[in-house]
Amino acid sequence: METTVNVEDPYGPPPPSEDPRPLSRRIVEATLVLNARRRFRLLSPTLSRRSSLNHEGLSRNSSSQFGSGRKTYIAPGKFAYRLLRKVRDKNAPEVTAARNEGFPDMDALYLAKLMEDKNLDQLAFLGDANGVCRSLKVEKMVGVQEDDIERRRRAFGSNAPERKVMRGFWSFVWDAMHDFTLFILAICALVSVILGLTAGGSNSEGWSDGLGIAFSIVLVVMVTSLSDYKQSLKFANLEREKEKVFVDVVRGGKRKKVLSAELVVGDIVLLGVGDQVPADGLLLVSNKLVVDESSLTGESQPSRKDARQKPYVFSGTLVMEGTGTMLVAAVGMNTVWGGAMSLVDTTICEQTPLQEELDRLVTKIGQIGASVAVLVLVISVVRYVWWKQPLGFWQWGSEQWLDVLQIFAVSVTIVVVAVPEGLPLAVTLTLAYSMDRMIQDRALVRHLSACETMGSATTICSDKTGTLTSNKMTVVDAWMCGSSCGNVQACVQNLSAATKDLTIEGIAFNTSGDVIMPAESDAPPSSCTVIGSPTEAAILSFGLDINGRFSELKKKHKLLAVEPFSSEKKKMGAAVKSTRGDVCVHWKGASEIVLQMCDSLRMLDDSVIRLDDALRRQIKDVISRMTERSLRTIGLAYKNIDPRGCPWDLQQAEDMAWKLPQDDLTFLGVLGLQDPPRPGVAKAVETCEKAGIAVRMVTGDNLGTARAVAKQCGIWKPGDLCVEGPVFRKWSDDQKRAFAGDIKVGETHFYYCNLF
Ligand SMILES: Nc1ncnc2c1ncn2[C@@H]1O[C@H](COP(=O)(O)OP(=O)(O)OP(=O)(O)O)[C@@H](O)[C@H]1O
Ligand SMILES: [Ca+2]
Repeated sequence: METTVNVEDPYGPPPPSEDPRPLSRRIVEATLVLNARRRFRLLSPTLSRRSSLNHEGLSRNSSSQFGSGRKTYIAPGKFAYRLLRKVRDKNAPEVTAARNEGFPDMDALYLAKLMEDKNLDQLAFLGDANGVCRSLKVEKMVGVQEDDIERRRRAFGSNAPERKVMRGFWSFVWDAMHDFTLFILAICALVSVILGLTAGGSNSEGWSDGLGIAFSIVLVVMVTSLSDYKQSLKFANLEREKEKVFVDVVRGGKRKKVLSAELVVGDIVLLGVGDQVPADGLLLVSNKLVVDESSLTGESQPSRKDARQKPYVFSGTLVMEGTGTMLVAAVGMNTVWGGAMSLVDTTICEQTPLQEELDRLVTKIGQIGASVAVLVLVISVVRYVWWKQPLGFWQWGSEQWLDVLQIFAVSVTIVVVAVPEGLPLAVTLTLAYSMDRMIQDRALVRHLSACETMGSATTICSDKTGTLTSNKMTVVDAWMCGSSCGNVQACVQNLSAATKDLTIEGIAFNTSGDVIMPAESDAPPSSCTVIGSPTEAAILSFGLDINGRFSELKKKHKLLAVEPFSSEKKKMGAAVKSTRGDVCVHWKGASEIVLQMCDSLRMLDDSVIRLDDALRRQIKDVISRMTERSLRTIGLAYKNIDPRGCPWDLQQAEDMAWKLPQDDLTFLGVLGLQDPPRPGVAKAVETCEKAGIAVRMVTGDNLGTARAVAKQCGIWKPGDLCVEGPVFRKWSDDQKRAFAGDIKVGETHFYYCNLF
């Protein structure tokens, strides 16, 4: 299974196409195009912000001090120069703040610069990440003490995202008025009112036309700005919700979850697959850590990190593989990401196909109308002056001028009639209406145009866990040592003490989660807190249920090496050394994959028998019986190895690039994890299908499990196609095109293609 999309793959995303129109043409169109302002809002640096950066002093309240200092830092040229000066300036507010709080060797600017430069010599000079730990007065294993957090926030700034100033209603009105169509209409309205009043006298025809147009303009502006304003209020709330991301940290010697906004410099953060790095930092420990930095650098290849050679990790990047422990060195606006974000306006506003089409149409009609009007004006005036009017131009009185005004009025009428003034109104009203309907359905839409874009969707590809299912897993079935048991407790009673110990050892060490034990040693397992992904949490709870005294075990045994979980390999492993000195390698993962790695099976009486074809088939049957009940199946296996040649500890394993043995394992058993579908999913799927939208499931889970869940959700019906990635990739291009539309369940990594 490939995680990165192959560029040469014909099913990969199409390369960005060059705009074929010549530049001059594009410029003309750009100037003519309606809503020109909106068009050019695409991620352009906001000038007002830039200038405010220029003027912003560095001596305001403490949190914004760092913000503004950092902004000047990441900006090119002049700003960078200013920062360099400030870094050396011992009286810069950042330096003073840190010194006052008892950090004489470190300050926010210095750390930000260290992170930005990724300079290894500089880091070596500081004594590596451990040296930085010392300067930041934090112990690697203990982390920051709870009562020390405020001080650090005062010294180095806060990780809370900068609150955007809420825009007022009138700024939305102002925005809504920047519309070329409305501009033309406004001129037309003005001219017709003036002409109506002067030329028409008591005749109300002229100015009533003008008033009508003016009324429609006011209506359009009000509807657009009101709904935009209402949305912005709702979105401000939503943003606040979105900021509630929890990260695993070690504080006061305990592992716990805190809000990413509450991180401070010096915090020890634990990173795992799928985590977004919450701040800039230095790796203290890493296990095959691979990070996707594309959001920051644009580099599409994930980058491998390690605590020695590439210890710099950055906020906003994504952990693709492996695990790591990071020391937070820069937070909030001092991070590279925070700094970059302060310089750009992230409001990306693209027009929808309908709006673009309308733009083109209105522009064309406007152009034709205007040319005809000018033509009529010129011909009529020439005709009037040359043929109809006996008097010379300089002898004209008010009567003649009024005649000319009449001619002008006719031309304006042509423009007014030609420009479809009802069009923007109709479109705006329709979109506002659908937006309101969506709000009633508790769907927030930020821009009116999104309604239309969503309305054109024909296929929804949905993730399984957490989207279609409730993301709460529990082990409800287990097959251990050749014996199937209806319920977990029964199974546990059957197991011998040695097998139980072996299983618990694997569960406790071969995990990316953790179990937090209460202080008193005889506390019941139910009072423990389990941390980790839903799969991990379910397995750890199962471990607790079979009487796992995790803390005792962790004291007696030592973790030598790990192979972190990746969605691609669908398995993870760990080598554990016991007090007796023997080393056991534990593996767990998708059951069919773990089974392939095994050549023997552990039995209830602790004997080990060879896995022949009949036995394998039997185990596969067990697995498919579980998957038919929509259970996620996790296989457990182990292998005792010779302690000679094993690494001492995790760091040595990483340095030696030691690989965990992964064949000729002994199969221990299969766990069946239940994750019930979310209530209401089946109905939602049905509604989509009725609306002509095909719903497909994309998952990394076992095909049988995926199919069973898809069936429960109403996505899969007998006869629909289910395909695994490897099978799909073997298809010819024609086959892919022909069958793609019929696939209802597929594996995660092939849906990058644009087949629908
Ligand atoms: N913590 C874990 N330890 C071992 N194996 C795991 C773990 N988590 C998942 N697996 C196995 O790896 C497979 C892929 O897991 P992953 O979490 O990547 O699935 P996914 O693609 O996100 O699926 P979904 O669509 O259900 O979210 C799972 O089917 C499971 O068998
Ligand atoms: Ca997932």
